[in-house]
Amino acid sequence: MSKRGALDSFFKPAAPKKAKYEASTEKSVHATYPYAVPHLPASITESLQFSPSEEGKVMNEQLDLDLVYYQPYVSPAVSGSMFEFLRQELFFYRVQYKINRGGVQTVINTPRFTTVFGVDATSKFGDGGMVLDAKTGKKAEASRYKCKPRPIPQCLDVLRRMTEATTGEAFNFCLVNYYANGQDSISYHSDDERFLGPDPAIASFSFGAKRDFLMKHKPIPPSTSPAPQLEPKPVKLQLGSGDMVLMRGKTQSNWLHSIPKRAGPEAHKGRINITFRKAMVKAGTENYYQYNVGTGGVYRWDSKEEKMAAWLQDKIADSAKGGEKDEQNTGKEQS
Ligand SMILES: O=C(O)CCC(=O)C(=O)O
Ligand SMILES: [Fe+2]
Repeated sequence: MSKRGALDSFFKPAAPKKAKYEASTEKSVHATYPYAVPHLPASITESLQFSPSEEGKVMNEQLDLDLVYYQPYVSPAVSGSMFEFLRQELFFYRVQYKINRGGVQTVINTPRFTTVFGVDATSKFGDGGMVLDAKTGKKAEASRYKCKPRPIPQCLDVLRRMTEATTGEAFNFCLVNYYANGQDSISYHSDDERFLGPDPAIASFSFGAKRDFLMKHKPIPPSTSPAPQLEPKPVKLQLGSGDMVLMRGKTQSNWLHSIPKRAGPEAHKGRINITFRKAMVKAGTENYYQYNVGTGGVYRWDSKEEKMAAWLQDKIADSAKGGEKDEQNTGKEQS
């Protein structure tokens, strides 16, 4: 190579290193999926068997905090391919909903892409993906849900089963967030909904860009006696690709968590978050589909444009039918 060539290639930004994966020909299909989702590539499934890659570190020193932090759970050898695979193959939504603040209606734009799979403990999926009553095993009555529950596709179910084995917890829901860049976020909230039951365990995975995960104790009323010995201090975890945080015990009822907007070197990169949870009752199913699927269009990763793009198949199908109006979302503000 000439001197010039060497310099050119030195200054030319290197093509982004793409973790490659060998697409599987088998797919998860269901009437509620906009398109079939390939099974997890065999190479990824094999490497995942060595997880957790590090032992979890228990963080329970602070008042009401009970975390297990796996840094990482999925090794760097496979977390990159896992990220590329999930971003490419899953369908996402950009959910809008209305809230009523002091009599004033406001439209909330969820500041990230979301999708969700699963059904609460009162139901289960039969072999053909039909919703069955969990107790009787008979087909659930059509009126049971306003939403249409979606079975967890094989590619996420592999991770769910591993997480159950590691944690000793059971999970029936999988929520996925895609933060396209540092402008996407989730504001301070706790996942303390009644439909999760008391002291829920939630396993939270990160793939892709590193992002700060901030935690702070909920305000402690001044009247609390005796006053806590140690004022709980905010926690900041810099979640990297493959990391997993298990939140359990009194964490959700007493702490808030967030992924704030961020500038900086990783700000142009995407991040996928996957949480596994267990919803006990129907209200959980309705809530999760309302706020993570909603009624808007489907988005899918466009690998040429390197961004999420409206997936048009459904629009074409709709216009063939003469077009359908979107129903408007209503509901409580999601954290
Ligand atoms: O992206 C994350 O790490 C957190 C997501 C989260 O808190 C949630 O979906 O409830
Ligand atoms: Fe959360």
